[in-house]
Amino acid sequence: MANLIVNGGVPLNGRIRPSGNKNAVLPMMCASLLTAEPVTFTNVPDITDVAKIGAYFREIGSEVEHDVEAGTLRLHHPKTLDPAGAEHLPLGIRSAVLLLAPVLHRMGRLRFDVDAKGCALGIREIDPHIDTLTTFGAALDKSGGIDLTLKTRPEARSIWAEYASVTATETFAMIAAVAEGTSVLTNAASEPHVQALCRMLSDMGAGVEGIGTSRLTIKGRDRLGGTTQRVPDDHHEVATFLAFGGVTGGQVTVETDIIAEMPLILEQFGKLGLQFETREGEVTVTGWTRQVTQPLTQQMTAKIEAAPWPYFPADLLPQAVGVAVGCEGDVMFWNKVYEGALAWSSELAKFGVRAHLSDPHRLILFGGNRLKPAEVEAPYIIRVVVGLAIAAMQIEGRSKILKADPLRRAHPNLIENLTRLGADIAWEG
Ligand SMILES: CC(=O)N[C@H]1[C@@H](OP(=O)(O)OP(=O)(O)OC[C@H]2O[C@@H](n3ccc(=O)[nH]c3=O)[C@H](O)[C@@H]2O)O[C@H](CO)[C@@H](O)[C@@H]1O
Ligand SMILES: C=C(OP(=O)(O)O)C(=O)O
Repeated sequence: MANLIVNGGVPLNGRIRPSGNKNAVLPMMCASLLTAEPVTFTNVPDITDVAKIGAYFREIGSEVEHDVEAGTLRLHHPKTLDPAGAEHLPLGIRSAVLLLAPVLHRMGRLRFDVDAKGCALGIREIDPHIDTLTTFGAALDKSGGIDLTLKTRPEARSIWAEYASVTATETFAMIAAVAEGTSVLTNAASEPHVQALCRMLSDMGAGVEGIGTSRLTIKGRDRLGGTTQRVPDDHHEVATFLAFGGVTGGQVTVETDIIAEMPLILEQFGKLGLQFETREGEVTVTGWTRQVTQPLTQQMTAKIEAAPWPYFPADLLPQAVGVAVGCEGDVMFWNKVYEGALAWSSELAKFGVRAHLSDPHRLILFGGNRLKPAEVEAPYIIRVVVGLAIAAMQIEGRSKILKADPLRRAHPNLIENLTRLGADIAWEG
């Protein structure tokens, strides 16, 4: 495992472009399996999750041409694929679960024994995925691992999901796109990455309505065609660069075409005293007051709550915590999604941060801390590595973040990019 060394207290300044969104490129790669025609992606981030799905595709006999420099990826899954490799779903990435629908569609059978774990945020359910596939007609044998069979073309179905799950919505969208008839998902997730997958399926020939809403209607097509898609910029990374810039007292401008997705995200970081200027195609962090906006409502604590889109994203809560450690006021972080995403907060005490984990979902950070550099250990959670780095970057002196590798799952060249902006940060080991 590699560590990160951060010499904090140095202002970051300059302009930067974010990478493509990991949680968009991965389902889009998986959806490419739904066609035997070539599919090309641009703005592809050079991250380990992409490499793992690419290696899986090679193992089942697909052509994978990844030009890392250009950020392009061409995938071609020929008519006949090798089922022997199919069972070896990639390990350590949640997106393994997104292979279930397309592999089943292409091969008619899939046996596997991993439970598609990604970041250690608590239980990562596979039930909604299996339920979706069996609802569409897959037969399930669970006597030895999970054994799914789907021998005929699936028929359209209507599902009202228990909760708005990102990947389960993506599984629904993929299987509905090749089903006979029109399927409906109520309580669909609507994150920007879910929308990107839906647009891709539409461009491949499926009839998709309700993109970006909680009800998706999908008219399936017997045969989907090839397509060329640009992976959308990563809204997590946009906010990440702004947070790094702001807490170091610098001015960082992020150039992106996804400004329309940013208002609530910027407003919540604004509650922590970060100041922004938004123009067409770019957003700049211009200052940091360190003051937490306190509610007018008496007896209420300032809070940032994360929930399925269009709420503030759960994958941005650690970065907001990383900012808040240097604030003057108290603030509560409320992760409504995961029951295991905040246990790492005990590490913050090493930086001199006073925090109280009220329950598995709610963390109160107290303001006015006397911060000091520290050696902290990151859990296997990508965005917590980022959050700890944001905390370390605002503290003068040398901090070390142990086990920082998960960063490579989502943020390509983050260390190089931060260095270009003036940061003193480097890998060790
Ligand atoms: C590859 C990928 O795209 N991963 C993302 C995806 O994971 P993933 O699709 O696994 O996350 P889900 O949306 O399914 O939510 C994760 C878990 O939260 C719980 N839950 C969620 C919503 C809800 O209203 N009620 C509820 O109980 C469930 O236990 C669920 O298993 O979405 C998560 C939530 O945005 C992100 O953190 C992950 O980065
Ligand atoms: C939690 C994340 O990823 P995964 O679901 O792939 O573990 C993430 O992208 O922050």
